[in-house]
Parts: sequence; structure tokens; C-alpha cells
Amino acid sequence: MDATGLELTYADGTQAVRGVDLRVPEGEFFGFLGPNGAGKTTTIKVLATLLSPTAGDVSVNGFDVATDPRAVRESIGYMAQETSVDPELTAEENIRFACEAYGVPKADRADRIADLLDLVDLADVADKRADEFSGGMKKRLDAATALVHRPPLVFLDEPTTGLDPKARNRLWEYFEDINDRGTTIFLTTQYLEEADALCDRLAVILDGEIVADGSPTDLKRRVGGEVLEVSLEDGADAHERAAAIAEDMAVFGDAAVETTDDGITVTSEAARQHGTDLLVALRDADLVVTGFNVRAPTLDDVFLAITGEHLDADVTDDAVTDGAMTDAVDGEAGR
Ligand SMILES: Nc1ncnc2c1ncn2[C@@H]1O[C@H](COP(=O)(O)OP(=O)(O)OP(=O)(O)O)[C@@H](O)[C@H]1O
Repeated sequence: MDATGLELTYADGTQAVRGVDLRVPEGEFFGFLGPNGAGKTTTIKVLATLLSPTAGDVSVNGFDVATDPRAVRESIGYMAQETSVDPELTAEENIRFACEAYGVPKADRADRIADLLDLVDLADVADKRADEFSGGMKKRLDAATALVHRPPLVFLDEPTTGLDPKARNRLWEYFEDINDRGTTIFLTTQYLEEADALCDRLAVILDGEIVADGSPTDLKRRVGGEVLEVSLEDGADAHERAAAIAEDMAVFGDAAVETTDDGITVTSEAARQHGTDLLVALRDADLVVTGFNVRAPTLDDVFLAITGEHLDADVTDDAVTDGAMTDAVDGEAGR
């Protein structure tokens, strides 16, 4: 898909997406990362023809969203943030219904349904009603219904939000599986770990604009160097003093220094080489170091470097607990 100068302003004047350029080649696992309200869903809805862009050119699978929206819709899968499974129907019936809606030829339906139930690991509960399913199972069923017409490109809008880590990991497997089979994936997420684990390439959106893009490795490299984590005794005052000392040390160049709950972090090319110099300087200032670690940057460091803020969407915060199905049925613990 290709978008140039994409803009979407809502009727109330909210400029949700402002001049976005995006190109996702065939076969890529692409991640669209950003905090709540950054413009991810708005962008995906334009790409899936659910909203008309206010400005810009967008083509999906070679079809223009403005002039050929029907062809676009027939050539994509779309998994919305809210699951679209019908709780009154069984897993199999939900997929059968999607087959009818997407016009899958009658002769192909039985095989297609069996394949998809297998793919999302719901074959054993094919005859159970979806209202008995856990949040993770409903999401997997939803993913299956988005794939019935074998689209070459699938849009997944925050598919794992609210799921516990185990349910989330199972969904990841299916996404990787369909990507391995050649399906292009456009995934929005606010989970850095998810983006890192799955995506070949990422774009970070903030306030409707793309502020960075590249592979997870590229983005981490751009942070520059490694991250030195120093834990300190005492409270915020000591952390501030330690941060000031690190900032004054010429060996760290223009390092990014941040205070944390435990102490400070220093991100610098010289983190490893001059870490001990920092420890000596802190000791000389009567600051007591209780821990010390040098690590590679994470995507959270990337986000911090770009935006000055952490993207702290913790996947376990609001883990889905609905659904009556037991772990024994689904094998999905920790709900
Ligand atoms: N129908 C609407 N009318 C007016 N403003 C809207 C509408 N839908 C979304 N917005 C606003 O547009 C901006 C982008 O929202 P969007 O839902 O695209 O963000 P998002 O990155 O998907 O966030 P989330 O993770 O919360 O879904 C936000 O400021 C949001 O409040």
C-alpha cells in the first residue's frame, strides 16, 4: 500500500492525521506505533476505506481508495479494535458467516473453515458458542474471520490490547504464521515489545505525524550507544545530583541523562567505556551506588529519545478477564 500526504480532519476540526507518507511493500510485517490518540486507528480506517481522506493519495493493493473503494475492501482483511464476532454463534458459524459475507465460493467453504479453525487453534471448540470464549479466543476467532477471503494484506488494529501476555503470544504466532505464508501485515500497536518482536519495519506516529521510521534495529541504533543504568541510595535529590554529575562529564558527550525511580540512566556511545568513571565521580560526591548495568537500547529508549516521553502501555495492566471458558478448555492460563 502507498499513502502520500494523507490527511484526515474530523468534522469537529480535529486534525487526526497530518501529511502522512507511508509505503508498505508486499510481504512486509509493518508496525504502526504510537500512544493513545496519536492517529493510528484513523489512518487504518482510511486505508481500509471506512473513512475518506481529507487530502492525499492512497492506494491499497493497486486500487485507489477514493475511486475504487470496493476493490480495496475485497482485497484486504481488517481486524478492528472491537471484536466483531457474534457471541450467539459458534466459532465455526462465525467463520461460515464471514465466508458468506466475503463471497467465498460455496465449494471452498468447508475446507477454508477447517483450515482457519486450525490456524487459530480453535478446532477443538469449533462447536462452542463464542460467548463462552475468553478474550484471547475471541480475538483469535476475529482474526480468522478477517482472513476467510485470503486477502494479500491484513490490517490489524491493536489486536492484542487488553490481552494477558499468554493470550497475546498465541495471537503473535498466528500473525507470524500468516505473514510467513506471504500475507502483508499492517499492525497498529501501543506495545513496544510487540512491535519489536513482530515487525520488519516500524513507523512511529505522534499527534498525527510520523516522527520516525525504520526497522527496530535501525531505530535502536539511532538512539546512539548503550544505556547505563545506575541505582542509587536515597531519594529524588540524590538522583538529581547524580544526573547533574553525569551531564557534566565530557566523556559522555551529548549523552541523554534521565532520572528514574531507582537512580539515573545515561545513554551514550561511551556508556560502557566510561561507566566506571561515572561510578568514581558519584562516590567522590558521597552518593551511594547500589546497582550498575549497561544494556542495549530498547524501543522504549527510542520512543523516549524521539518524544521525550515513555510509551508506557503495560500489556498486563488491563488484561482481559471476561469469558467463562476454563484454562482446561483453552489451555490459556493467567486469565
Ligand atoms: N470521530 C471522531 N471525531 C473527532 N475526533 C476524533 C474522532 N475519532 C478520533 N478522533 C480524534 O482523533 C485523534 C486520533 O485518534 P485515533 O483514534 O486515530 O488515535 P489512535 O492512535 O488510534 O488512538 P487509540 O489507541 O486510542 O485508538 C484523537 O485526538 C482522537 O480524539
